[in-house]
Amino acid sequence: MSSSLAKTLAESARSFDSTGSEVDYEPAALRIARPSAKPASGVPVLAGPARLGCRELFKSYQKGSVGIPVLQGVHFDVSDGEFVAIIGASGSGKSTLLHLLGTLDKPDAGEVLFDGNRIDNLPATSRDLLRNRHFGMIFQAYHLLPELTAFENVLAPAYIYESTLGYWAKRKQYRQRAMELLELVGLADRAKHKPSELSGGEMQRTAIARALMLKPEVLLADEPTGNLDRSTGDQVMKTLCELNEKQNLTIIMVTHDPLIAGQADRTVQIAEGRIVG
Ligand SMILES: Nc1ncnc2c1ncn2[C@@H]1O[C@H](COP(=O)(O)OP(=O)(O)OP(=O)(O)O)[C@@H](O)[C@H]1O
Repeated sequence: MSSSLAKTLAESARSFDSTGSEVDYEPAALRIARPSAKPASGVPVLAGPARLGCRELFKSYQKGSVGIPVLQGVHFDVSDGEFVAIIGASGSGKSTLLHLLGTLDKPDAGEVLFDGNRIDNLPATSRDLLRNRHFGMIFQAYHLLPELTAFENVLAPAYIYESTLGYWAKRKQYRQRAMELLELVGLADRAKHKPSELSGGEMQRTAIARALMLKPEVLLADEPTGNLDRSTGDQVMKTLCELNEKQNLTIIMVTHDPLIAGQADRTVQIAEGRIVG
């Protein structure tokens, strides 16, 4: 078991005291060591140990008494530092697969593995902590909090992650990181804007910055350019490609757009519940 995952799981066991109250622990932002940068050659890392993957994944949804099979034995791996696009027709199960990989939902059968360790069957608290520590997520509809500014939205995972005391103890570092992330996505001058005062591309870039707040190792992106026009979508893709290339961020992105998918290292196509190419 990798040491960082072992640490997360050990902490999930002791992050609640015997009364069930949450106990403060050191923030992920200060603990997760970044993997080394991708080689300058820019050659995609297609081989090497799997970071995130799944084995014979099955998932159906129940509609009344009828089961709708969506995933029917999906099996694939994503390497450290790889940028993979999942493509397929509408309704083929792309988002379902992403949610299972991100432990937002559970498969009916099969396994999801992170650094070789099974994660789909962890208790809910451990899955929450795992996502908080290791995964960042972005969605087509951004899911920003409308009453908060861009800066506060980026900071929000730190509030959620920390106890009040813990947050205040590290407030300065968190605020500095939130500002650095807004600079990274080119939005330093929009820090005080609320989502209603941002364009679609700016909202998505804010959501990317928020997803990076606690230094995830894997970014799961569900149609990140789906609501954007081509040129704004290109800006968002540029940001994702730079994060992948310069910071070795592993990215798994769902898209129905072949042009967007073409910017990833590798494309995985899903049809009729299976990987077909
Ligand atoms: N909660 C649910 N209950 C019942 N059926 C669902 C549920 N979520 C998804 N489905 C069905 O599962 C199938 C796969 O959905 P999913 O969202 O994974 O597809 P997708 O490939 O991401 O589609 P799109 O590209 O249109 O977003 C669809 O037929 C959808 O109607």
